[in-house]
Amino acid sequence: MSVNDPQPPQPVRPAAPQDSAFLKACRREPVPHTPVWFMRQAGRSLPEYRKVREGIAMLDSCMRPELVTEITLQPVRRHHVDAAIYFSDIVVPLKAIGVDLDIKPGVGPVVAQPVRTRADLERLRPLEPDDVGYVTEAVRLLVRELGGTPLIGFAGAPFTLASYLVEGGPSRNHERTKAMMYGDPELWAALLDRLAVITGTFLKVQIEAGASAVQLFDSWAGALSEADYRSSVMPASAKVFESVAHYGVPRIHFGVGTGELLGAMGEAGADVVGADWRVPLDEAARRIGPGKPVQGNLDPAVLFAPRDAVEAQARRVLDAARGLEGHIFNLGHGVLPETDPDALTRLVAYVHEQTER
Ligand SMILES: Cc1c2[nH]c(c1CCC(=O)O)Cc1[nH]c(c(CCC(=O)O)c1C)Cc1[nH]c(c(CCC(=O)O)c1C)Cc1[nH]c(c(C)c1CCC(=O)O)C2
Repeated sequence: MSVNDPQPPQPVRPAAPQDSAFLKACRREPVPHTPVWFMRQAGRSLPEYRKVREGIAMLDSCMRPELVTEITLQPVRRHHVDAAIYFSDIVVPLKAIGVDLDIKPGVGPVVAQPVRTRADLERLRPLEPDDVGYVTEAVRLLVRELGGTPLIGFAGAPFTLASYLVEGGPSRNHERTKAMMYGDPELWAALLDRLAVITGTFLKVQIEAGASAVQLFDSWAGALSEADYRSSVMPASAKVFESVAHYGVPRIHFGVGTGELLGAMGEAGADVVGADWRVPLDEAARRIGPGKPVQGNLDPAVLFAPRDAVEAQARRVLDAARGLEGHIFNLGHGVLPETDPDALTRLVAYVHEQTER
C-alpha cells in the first residue's frame, strides 16, 4: 500500500472474544460486519514470518510458545482480520506421540515408517495433554495478547491424518490409504478411531487453554465418494466433534473439493461448515442445510488478479451470502505462499466496508 492510499477505517476491536463478529456469526447472531479470516493467514506470504522463521525448522517453530505467539499475531496486526488461527500444523500431535515425521519445505509432512499393518497401528498411542505442554503455554500467551480477538484452535481430521500416515507423505490419489479402507475395513476403522482420540485430545488442550473456536481440517476428504465418506470416515470425525461438544465452542469443519460431502460434513457434528470455491456459496449453504453458517468460498488464486477483479470476485461471494443464516468470509483453501500480503489487507478492508451494518 502506498502512503497516498488512505487507510480505510478499521472496525472497532471487540472488548471480549464473545462479542466479536466472528463468534456472533458462528452463533447465527446479527453481526456488525461480515467477519473475515484466512486459512494459512500466518505463513510464507508474510515477510515478517519468513524473517522470524529463518534457520528454524517448521516443527521446531511449533514447539516454541513465544515464536508461535508472534507468528499467530502477525496477520492480525497486519490485516485486521476478525480471528487468529493458532500457528501449528496438523501433524504436531503425531510428532508429540513419537511418530518419526518431518515437514519438508515445499513438500509437506513426510513419515519415516508409514502405517500399513496392525503392528504399525500399535505405535499410535493416545496423546496426553503433557505431550503438548508448549501448546497450552502458547494458547494462554496468545489469549492474553489477543484481547477481544478470538483464537481458533485446529486439528487434522482422522482421514487427512491417516492419508499422511499410510502414504508416508503427500499424495495425489491416496491409493494406499484407500487400499486399506477397502481391503481391511477393520484395520482402517481401528486406525481412524485412534486418530479420532488423538485429535479430540489435541482440540481439548487448545480449548481448555482458551481457544474460542476450533476447526477440523479434513483437507483431503474430497477424494472420497459421499457413500464411502459416510460409511468409512464420518464416524471418526463425528467422534472428534462429539468429544468437544460439551465445551460449547463453535466447531468448524472444512475440506477441499467437498462439494458432494457438504451435507454429511455438517451432519458429522459441525456448527459451521467451510466450502471451497467450486460450489457457489448459496448452493453450498443449501447442501449444508439449515442452521449452520458457511465459511469460505473465495478462490485463493483470485488474489493474484488486479484489485478490481479481486473486489468483483469478493462481491460475488458477498452477494451469494445475502439472506444466508451466517457467513464467515474466508478463502476456499489456504493463502498461497506467493500471495501479495497487501492484497489480503485490502480484501479484509473491502469486506468490512461492504458489509458494515
Ligand atoms: C493438509 C494440512 C497440513 N497442515 C495443515 C493442513 C490443513 C490445511 C490445508 O489443507 O492447507 C494445517 C496448517 N498448517 C499450518 C497452519 C497454520 C495456521 C494458519 O492457517 O495460518 C495450519 C492451519 C502451518 C504450516 N504448515 C506448513 C507450512 C509451510 C512450512 C514453512 O513455512 O516452512 C506452514 C506455514 C507445512 C505443511 N503442512 C502440511 C502441508 C500440506 C504443508 C505445506 C508444505 C509446503 O508447501 O511447504 C499439512
